This record gives sequence, C-alpha cells and structure tokens, in this order.
Amino acid sequence: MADYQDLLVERLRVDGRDEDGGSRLLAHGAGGRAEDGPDGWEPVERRTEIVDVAGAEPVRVDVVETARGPLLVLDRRRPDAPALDLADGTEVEGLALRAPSRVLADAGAEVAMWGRRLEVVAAVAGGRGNPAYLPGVALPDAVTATTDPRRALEGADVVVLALPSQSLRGVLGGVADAVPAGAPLVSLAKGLESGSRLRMSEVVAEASGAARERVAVVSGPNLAREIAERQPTATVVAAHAPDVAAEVAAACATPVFRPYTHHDVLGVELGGVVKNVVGLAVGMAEGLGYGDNAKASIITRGLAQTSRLAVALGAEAATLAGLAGMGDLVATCASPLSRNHQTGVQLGRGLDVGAAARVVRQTAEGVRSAPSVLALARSAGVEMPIVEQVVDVVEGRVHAREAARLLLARDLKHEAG
Ligand SMILES: NC(=O)C1=CN([C@@H]2O[C@H](COP(=O)(O)OP(=O)(O)OC[C@H]3O[C@@H](n4cnc5c(N)ncnc54)[C@H](O)[C@@H]3O)[C@@H](O)[C@H]2O)C=CC1
Ligand SMILES: O=C(CO)COP(=O)(O)O
Repeated sequence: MADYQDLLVERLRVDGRDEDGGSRLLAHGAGGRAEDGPDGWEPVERRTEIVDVAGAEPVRVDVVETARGPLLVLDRRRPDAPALDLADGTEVEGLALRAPSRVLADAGAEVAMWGRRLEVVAAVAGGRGNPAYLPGVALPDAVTATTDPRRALEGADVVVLALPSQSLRGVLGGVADAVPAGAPLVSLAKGLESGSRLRMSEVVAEASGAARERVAVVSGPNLAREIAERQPTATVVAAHAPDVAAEVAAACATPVFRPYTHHDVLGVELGGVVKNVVGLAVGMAEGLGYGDNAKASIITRGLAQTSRLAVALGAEAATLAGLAGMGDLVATCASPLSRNHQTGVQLGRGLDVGAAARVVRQTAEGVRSAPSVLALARSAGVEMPIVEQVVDVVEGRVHAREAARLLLARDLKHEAG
C-alpha cells in the first residue's frame, strides 16, 4: 500500500435496513472516539459502482463509504463476510481506507483564523491572502479571519494555537470560557515560558483549564512558508491521549503534509525549544564567516546536548533522533527562512539582540527561551555548553567570536561522554 494511505478502524452500528434488505450503517465520527458519546453517529454512504473490465463483462461493486473513506472490511472479526446481516443496534469494527483525495478535502475544511492586527485580518478575510507574512501565497477560500477570538472559537472542533510562547498564556487565558468543550487544543509554539519555564502544552492546560489529555503539540521541520507553498513536509503530532493525537493528525494530513503521531510530548516539545537555541548558534557561526565544518559540529553537538537534557527530564532519546529533534534542528540550522538562524547571523556579525530583532522582524523564540533552557539544564545537572554561550551572547556579556573560542577551548573529552 502506498506510504500516504492509512487504514483507520471505524466503529460501525447497524441501524435498520436498506430498500434491498441489507444492513443500513452508521459510523462514529472522527474514527470512533468513545468520548464523543451517543450523538457522534453519522450516516454511511452506500452505492453501487460499475467497473469496466477489459475483455470481460463489467463488474458491479458495492461501495460503502464513511467520511474518512471507503470501507475495505465491514467487520474485522469476520473479514470474509460478504455483507453485514446483524440485528439493529449491533456494533462492529470495520476498516476504512483514508485516501489522499479525501484527506485534502478534510484538511481544507473550514478554518476560522483569529488575528489581532486589523490589516492582516482584513486581507485574509477579503481573499487577498496574508501579504504581511506570506507574500505571494494564495490561501484556500475555506480560510476566514476575524479580530474577535470568540467568533473564531465558535463551534470549533479543534483549536490551534499559533502564537509566540510568551503571549500564549495571556491570549488563551482571556478566552478560556469560549473554548468549545471537548475540542482538542493544539500548540504550534516552540518555546518555554519565561519565569515558570513551563512547556507550551503545560501553559495551554493551565490557561484553558483543560485536562492535559486534551492538549496536543505539533512540531517538526515545519518552516511556515514552505508549508503554505504546499511543499512536501512531515511533522509530529504528540499527545498524552493517543486518540487526540490521531484526531489532530487526521485533521491536518494532506497529500503533501504528513503527520506522524507520538506519545512523548515532553521529548517532542523540548526538541522544538532547544533547536531554536542551537539555530542561533549555527547562525552566529555563519555570521562570523565560519564554514560548514563548524556548522555541522554545532548541529551534532547541539543534538547530543538536547538529548541529554531531554532524557534527564524524562523524555525518550529516540524522540530526539526523529522529526521533532533532528528533523527540526536540520531545517532550522540549514534554512535561510529560519528566524532563529537569521537572528544568529546578525548576532555573529556583531549586532545586539535588539538590532538583530529589527532586521529579522519576526519571532526568534530561541532568544527568550535560551535562559530558561539553561536554568532547566542546571537544575537537572546537565551540561549544555552551546546553550551557555548563546545565553552569554544574547545577554550581551560576550561577543560571538569569543563564545566560539571558549567552546573550542573546553577540556578534551570522549564524544559519547
Ligand atoms: N513561522 C514558522 O515557520 C514556525 C513557527 N512556529 C512557532 O509558532 C509560534 C508563533 O510563531 P510565528 O507565527 O511564526 O511568529 P511571527 O512573529 O511570525 O508572528 C507572531 C504573530 O503573533 C502576533 N502576536 C504576538 N503577540 C501577540 C499577542 N499578545 N496577542 C495576539 N497576537 C500576538 C503577532 O502580531 C504576529 O502576527 C512560535 O512559537 C514559533 O516557534 C512553529 C513552526 C514553524
Ligand atoms: O520552527 C521552525 C521550523 O520548524 C521555524 O523556525 P524559526 O522560528 O527559526 O523560523
């Protein structure tokens, strides 16, 4: 089976008879989540298709299709049964094929975006895209925009939070009462909250009052501009509740955007946070005029130090070798689109943080997160020399050139130590 097709388990219920005597079926929405309750049942489409066969008689095919895709198996405990012939109210589990065309339509469903800047919202709402942030990119018609967060939240099945880490608590806390009950809350932000040093999934749960099982994070090599241009991209959807991760993944998958689910929320979030700090360091090396050996060395040692911290805090080492660790680190450190990378370049050229921010003009999360990462590392007894030097440069204590000299002058040691 192609790599971009998925088999989903569908909860099905027999609900009376069709005119031809076969069982009429209902499917439970979103792949059959138990907590959707009895109201989540939706009709299953049934039709006959005639398939032309070269050199033979046409074949009649009975197609049974849920909102996710056609059912390949009606009852997975009796996969060979040609049809369902069961009493009313009986529940079975079928298998549906989620095909790319269906996913595209699903992912292109209705998106109500909230923004605080009137000119950005007016452009999106007026069908002119988002020229301030994504010049030249046409947005789907299904994306609407409003400056009223409560309107954007009305009836939402999934709430996605795409805000800088230091703003997330204030914005979400102000509208927590308007978040629809039961809707998963998804954080895209890659930072730690200054002061509390909390990860964004923790901030989301605290600010909204939602159980941590309702919160998901999406992270990975996900440069916004490339995604908006529909360039092929993979990502990770992590949640403590597997069904929430699966629901969010299903909602955002398209033929060119492939989410993997994960259970290691801590590892996925830390990967996204620390790669920004390492991205600053790689940018500094570039700004200093250093070559690819230096950049590859920072990336590799940066990943080793990130994994050390993550494991000490309870994450799994393998998570950091995946898309949300190595994948995101490589994208940030290699791409001129990365704001952390670009900010690092300006710091390497000798600008201070304020001047670098005025050049880059968008959020470089590593600047605010670096001191929190260092504090976390110290409290966990983990050495993170690259982060230490980035903090000293960001806080104006040393020039990037001196930071590089100090890193190279450290005592010799075993690479795996
Ligand atoms: N841009 C990217 O490629 C990616 C960004 N992220 C993460 O997404 C988060 C947001 O980043 P971007 O949207 O790219 O940053 P950005 O700097 O491009 O945009 C931030 C937006 O948030 C708004 N904003 C800031 N403070 C606000 C507040 N208090 N209330 C309302 N709106 C406020 C700003 O007006 C601006 O429109 C960050 O944590 C970043 O790490 C994650 C993956 C990719
Ligand atoms: O997180 C990102 C890519 O995955 C975006 O990186 P920057 O925030 O450095 O632009």
